[in-house]
Amino acid sequence: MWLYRIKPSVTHEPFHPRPAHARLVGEFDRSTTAATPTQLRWRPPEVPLDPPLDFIDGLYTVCGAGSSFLRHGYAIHMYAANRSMDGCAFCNADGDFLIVPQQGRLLITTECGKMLVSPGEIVVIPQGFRFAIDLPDGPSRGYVSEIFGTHFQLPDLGPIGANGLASPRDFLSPTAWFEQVHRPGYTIVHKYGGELFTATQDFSPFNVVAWHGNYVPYKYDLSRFCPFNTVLFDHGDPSVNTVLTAPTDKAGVALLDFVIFPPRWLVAENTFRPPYYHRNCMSEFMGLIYGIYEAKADGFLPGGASLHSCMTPHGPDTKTYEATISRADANEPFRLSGTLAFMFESSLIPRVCRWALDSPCRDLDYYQCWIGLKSHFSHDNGATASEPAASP
Ligand SMILES: O=C(O)Cc1cc(O)ccc1O
Ligand SMILES: [Fe+2]
Repeated sequence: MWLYRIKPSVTHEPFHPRPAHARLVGEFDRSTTAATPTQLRWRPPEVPLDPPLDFIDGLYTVCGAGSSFLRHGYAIHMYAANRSMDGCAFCNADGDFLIVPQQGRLLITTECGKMLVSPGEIVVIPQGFRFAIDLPDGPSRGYVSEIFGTHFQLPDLGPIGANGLASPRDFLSPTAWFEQVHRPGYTIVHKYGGELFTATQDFSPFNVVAWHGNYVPYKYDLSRFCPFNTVLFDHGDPSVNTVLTAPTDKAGVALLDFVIFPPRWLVAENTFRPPYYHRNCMSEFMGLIYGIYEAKADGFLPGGASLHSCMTPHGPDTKTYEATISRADANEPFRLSGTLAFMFESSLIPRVCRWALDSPCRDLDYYQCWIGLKSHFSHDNGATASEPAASP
């Protein structure tokens, strides 16, 4: 990657620890996080109008695994911010950010140029780029996954062949943009080992006149995704909807998959169409960008989140289950519209930040959404499992 700059980035004052940003984690140990197999769900965070919070101050870690120091692991963050970054740029030395805005557009100035990213689009900012985020719509919130030690790539398409899912041509990188201004006191906020440091300089870091190479920020419009799914019977694994994957050294085992559940036709016959009930070796963090997720009639709201960790059972809530099995038109094609959910799915088991477990947004009654699920099993003689047949 070559950057043609007006002035090298090296010209700055020493780094100093930034007054503690208590809610960012780069190393998932017992000091700030806990392990829990419990099903977790959070209501969407309110975006406060006061105090002023820019993207950096509004960013907080929810869960993650591993360590940015050891270059293996991931962190899942959320942000709720109400003002543009001013006189400062952010730089993440720990890993790559994949940002999923849910409310409010992000106008991101990077060293490679500017990108306007709307809810329904995602943006990836690779490790080490300096960037500043303006909020043209005011109060804004969304989700961020951060990966340590590797990068996102398109999944192998396997038998799908050449076309489908996310297409390389739909990933957009910015055109070089620069400002040549004297900016005394301009601050670089540097995330390093999960901690923040600041250094001042007297010029804008956005001074790249031209660049070439392929290590660049990029954005992607999720409506460009071409979903594949069952066209006759059964329910495919959600990994069929992988937009981007961050691999581990073990083939087929992801450090982090970014998977979406976009609008699409449901056409499977003689099939329970919502997600099956399951346990799973992966851990699943889910968010909702808009609409209603197909497996949750209530309680999982746009801007909210859920976490089902490795081997913790989960699936549709009771209301969704009952509505599904009593549908008269269960075999008719149905267009699932007006919804966009996503999942950050990892083979590493997350530890959860204590402030996320204690958050007022935590839905402590989440487990109740499955209470009341009834057995519909019946023996050949027609007796139900809850009413055992009389002995012969
Ligand atoms: O748990 C979830 O809701 C995500 C999910 C969706 C699906 O269609 C199949 C499996 C799965 O984990
Ligand atoms: Fe799941």
